[in-house]
Amino acid sequence: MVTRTNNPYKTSSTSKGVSPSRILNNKENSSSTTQIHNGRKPLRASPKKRSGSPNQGFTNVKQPIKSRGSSPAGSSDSYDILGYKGSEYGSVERLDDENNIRRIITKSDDDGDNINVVVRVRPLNDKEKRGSDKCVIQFPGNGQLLVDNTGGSGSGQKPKLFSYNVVFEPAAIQEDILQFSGMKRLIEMSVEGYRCTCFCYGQTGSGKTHTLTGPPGLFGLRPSSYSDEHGLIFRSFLYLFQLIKQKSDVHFILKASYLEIYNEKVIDLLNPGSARKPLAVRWSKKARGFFVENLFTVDCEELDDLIAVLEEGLRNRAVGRHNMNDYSSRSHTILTVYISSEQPAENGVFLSRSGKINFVDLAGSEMTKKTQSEGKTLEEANNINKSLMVLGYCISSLSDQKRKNSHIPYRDSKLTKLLADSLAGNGVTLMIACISPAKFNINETINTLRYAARAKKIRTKPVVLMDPREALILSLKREVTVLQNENEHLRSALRVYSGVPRSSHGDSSDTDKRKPVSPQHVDVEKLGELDGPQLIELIKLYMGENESLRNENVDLFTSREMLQRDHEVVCRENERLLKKVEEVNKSPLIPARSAFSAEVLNLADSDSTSNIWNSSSDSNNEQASRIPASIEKELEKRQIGNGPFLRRHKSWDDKPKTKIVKMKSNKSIGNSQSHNTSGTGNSTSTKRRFSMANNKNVKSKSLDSSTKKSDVFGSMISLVDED
Ligand SMILES: Nc1ncnc2c1ncn2[C@@H]1O[C@H](COP(=O)(O)OP(=O)(O)OP(=O)(O)O)[C@@H](O)[C@H]1O
Repeated sequence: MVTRTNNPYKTSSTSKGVSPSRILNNKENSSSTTQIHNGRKPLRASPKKRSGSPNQGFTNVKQPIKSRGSSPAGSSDSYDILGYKGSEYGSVERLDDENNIRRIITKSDDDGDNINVVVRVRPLNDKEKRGSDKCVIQFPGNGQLLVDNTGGSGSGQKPKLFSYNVVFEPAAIQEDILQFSGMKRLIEMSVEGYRCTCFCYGQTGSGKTHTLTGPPGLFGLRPSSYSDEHGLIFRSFLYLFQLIKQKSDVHFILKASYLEIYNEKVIDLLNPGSARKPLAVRWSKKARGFFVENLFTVDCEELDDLIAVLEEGLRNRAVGRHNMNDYSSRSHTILTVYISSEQPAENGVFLSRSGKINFVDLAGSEMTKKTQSEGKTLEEANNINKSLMVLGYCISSLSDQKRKNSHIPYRDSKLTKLLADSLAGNGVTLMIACISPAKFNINETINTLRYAARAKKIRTKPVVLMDPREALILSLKREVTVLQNENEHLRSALRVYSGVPRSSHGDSSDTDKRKPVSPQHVDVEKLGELDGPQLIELIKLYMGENESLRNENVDLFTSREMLQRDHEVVCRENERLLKKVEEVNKSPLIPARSAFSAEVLNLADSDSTSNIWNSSSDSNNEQASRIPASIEKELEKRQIGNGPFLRRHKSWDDKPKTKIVKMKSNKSIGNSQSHNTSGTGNSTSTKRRFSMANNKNVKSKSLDSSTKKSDVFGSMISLVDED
């Protein structure tokens, strides 16, 4: 039994609708970029504050929004209190009032650039409950779903396990979908210039429209009040304006369009006309994508304008009634928000971006036996199923690595033509697969989950839409600045190396002469007014400047390298000389204190001196044991332990390398390390070792007080001679 239903949204008469004055005829709108400062006042997130407005988060919001009740616009924080746990991109649990953790969302790892697929399971509806239908879905966690299709024990079948980015369990509320589906990121990306799409997919009555816009009649009954039931589109609009408000330095221009594909005909929902004349879908060579010719786009300066677009579209879309849904969408709808922005960048250049976000509410697949469709509704169902089949085929081709580069049949339906970019192009896509938990719908549920699993494998290549000329100018300017700075740095480094002050540097004028001349400054405001050849000329000038800066850069680097090399050679030579000086200073033959050596040489007995310093083989212990007072004095002066009274300790003989030396007094004495018992008696080495003992004050042990100086000295000499 099939009956047609009035569109519940049509009951609204209070909506302000779409102001004709703000409707623009868009011939080839889609992805073309916006000109810089095209004369029209851009939408700017200007701080138009209204005192006492509950919409503190949205200064651009008109007064009527105030009547929407407790809008989240003014209290985004309120969503954090009760009790979302984790990040906005994927918390897995929510706390209830008693702080018990109720799991309503589970999440698995992100798949990078793949289509983000989330699943929402609606609760059993009244009819299903009345019919004692069973829930066949289980939620093991980690973004997984278990579908019990065993039909009871003994069937031999195993429950099917599916895995997605996020799974929303029946208890999930509308705000959860915004917070945890990745929708917020999608909106942020659209503001950054990406083309984003969120589409809901699933069998009839599975909750697609509920997820995107809310339950039937929401706008019709309470046109201007905020409700917990508001769907993802409404919430996304709020979030979008929140973002725009935060980016106060960026000029935004928002536009919106709303269309439906009804029986393979594209109808403009913002201007359907009484005849509902269909619009043509054409291929744009420029944008390299399909577009709807003559689709109306509406300027949306304020949040209310976007909401008005939503309400207008909902009023005009085709809704019907069948056995499974009293308010069944009989068409696919696409609401698009075009977000153009102009952001001041470096060097006075404006960066313009053109992002967009599509909200696609697909009509649900139907098993006509179950929906008992007939007549017009049957025709609708056939068209819906056909286009969904093409969509499914495109999805499975794209998800198959072997087939994805082969022909994808986008052209087989209007829906796939218009979604082509979202599915495989440079866009970012979120798919919300909606399913029923009821056993009655198990086959459709498994089908939906299979499609969703395939869609998850599709990879897209998101790119930001920027005016290529502006991007080129900007990157050239950036490079010029970097090169200029680098060259300036190199010039001053060269001046430092050559030791010539900046002002008096002979080459500076030469270097400055080589400095390339920058192109004449172009007023950024007028950049948009320049025609193609002028822009090309400007780009050429920048490229020329860039090139000469590069050349200069290379020259400067070469000079710097040469100077650095010279510098290194000088440093090495310097080091070598210093080392030499050090060695010379250390040598006992040329003592650091020449006075000492002269004194010693003058005062000491020449033989003994020669014995001590020069002779090892001719050494005479007796002679050596007589220490001249003058030498003793001098040795004392040099803190060589009341003179160089080294003697070989008993331990020395036992452990020749244990360099323990006793001194007569407690004064420090030369390091016994200098005594090498295994030495060959080479006089030079002996001198060197003694010199070290002389010059170093290192660890030592006090000499036996009973040891006589002469003995010590004699021993020392004998030690040295033995070496
Ligand atoms: N998560 C949910 N919580 C409560 N009610 C829901 C939920 N999802 C769907 N419903 C209700 O189930 C009914 C059918 O939902 P809806 O119209 O959104 O399905 P649909 O998938 O859009 O169907 P169709 O493809 O026929 O348009 C509606 O009354 C809706 O309010």
